[in-house]
Amino acid sequence: GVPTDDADPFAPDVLEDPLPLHARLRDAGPVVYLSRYDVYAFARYEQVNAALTNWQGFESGAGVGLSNFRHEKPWRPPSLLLEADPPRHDAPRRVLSGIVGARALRTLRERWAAAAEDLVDQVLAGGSTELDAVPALAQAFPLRVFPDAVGLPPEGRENLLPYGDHAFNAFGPSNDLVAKGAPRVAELSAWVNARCAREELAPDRFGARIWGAADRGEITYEQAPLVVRSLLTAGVDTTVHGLGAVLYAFATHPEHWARLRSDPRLARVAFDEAVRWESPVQTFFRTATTDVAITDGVEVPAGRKILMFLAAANRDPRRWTDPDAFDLSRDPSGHVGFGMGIHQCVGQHVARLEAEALLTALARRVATIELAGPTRRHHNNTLRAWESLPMRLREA
Ligand code: HEM
Ligand SMILES: CC(C)Cc1ccc(C(=O)O)cc1
Repeated sequence: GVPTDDADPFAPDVLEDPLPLHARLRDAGPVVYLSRYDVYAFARYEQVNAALTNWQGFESGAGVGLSNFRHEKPWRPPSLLLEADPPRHDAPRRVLSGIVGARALRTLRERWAAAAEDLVDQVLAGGSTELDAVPALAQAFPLRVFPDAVGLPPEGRENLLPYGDHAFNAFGPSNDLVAKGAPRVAELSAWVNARCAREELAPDRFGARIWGAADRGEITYEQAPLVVRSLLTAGVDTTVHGLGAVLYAFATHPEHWARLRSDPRLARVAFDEAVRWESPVQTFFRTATTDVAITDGVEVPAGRKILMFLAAANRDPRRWTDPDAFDLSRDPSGHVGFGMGIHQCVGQHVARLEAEALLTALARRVATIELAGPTRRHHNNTLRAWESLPMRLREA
């Protein structure tokens, strides 16, 4: 039989420190029935990886949050990538991966490296410095480069973070975090939706290129604005919290900062190790399309939601040696922090390039980074995030 647990993974104390629940769920078995939400939890690497790569058995079309789109109206029109299965998923995915994939980003490398050096110059202006790395670095850098890369106009960009924060809360249950965002949803959604129109987007940037794909008939003109919306929803908060995670990792592992300074090429693997270790995207759901057998005699009944704990899988001792260690010499490949399979993060190369640019610029100029005060978490139903990271940067 399937063990049961009445935990609330979205409760404030769990969002503050999810690690004990992750360990409990991993130890309880390959599948655990969460009675509070009537969902089946997967916390071990093997089952999370298997579910992510089994899109036929576990679909995205009923939503990747707790809400089942077959029974409830989504809070916004479903994403053509995230909340779609093949064949509807195929063309939007192909178009977007051609625009934000690794090859497409080569022209941005130099520009983002320069933008990172500018930001670090600004931050270090007064010699060694104390700052809150969340607004000053983790938020500032993505907001400096990504909206321009999409081709957004300069006004209103401050709407992006709260819109994304609400979207990520909305994957969870309608708790206080969702209620907190509700008053601004209409205004934020209106701003984001308006920015997806062709005339809003600067030529030859990510957004305009999506519309160019519609000109070529690769997607329809009706689909184009929704594909732009995917970038605006998924492209900012995720990288902000990914950068927060890697900066926190280095600030608490001075020996690794020294290693990065001696070999800045480690920046990319450091970011993936931080995404594994912290898992900025902690959880999301799928819906069983049929009775899906998990292990001998255990199955998820058709129509039910599964909740995948990516963060628990990324620290599963069955898959990782010394999983709780942030270790620059580890090979983090295979982590599920960007998902796996046909929905694996299409923007992962954008995220890696942002992290590489910022970490390389910092490694060149900053001898040591250390925490300089109490850290504070930002709670979100899906994201693992820092509210504040007081830091001291000593100039090289
Ligand atoms: C550290 C940064 C990021 C993390 C941790 C992250 C995480 C993820 C994960 C776990 C998925 C899989 C969702 C699923 O299987 O249902 C995903 C999908 C996606 N991500 Fe990211 N992401 C990041 C950055 C980005 C960026 C910068 C963009 C846009 C440029 C982006 C756009 C997307 C899109 C459009 C999808 C849906 C792909 C599909 O369904 O085919 N992400 N991301
Ligand atoms: C980790 C994922 C849930 C992040 C994400 C959010 C939104 C979209 C979209 O297509 O709107 C895509 C990916």
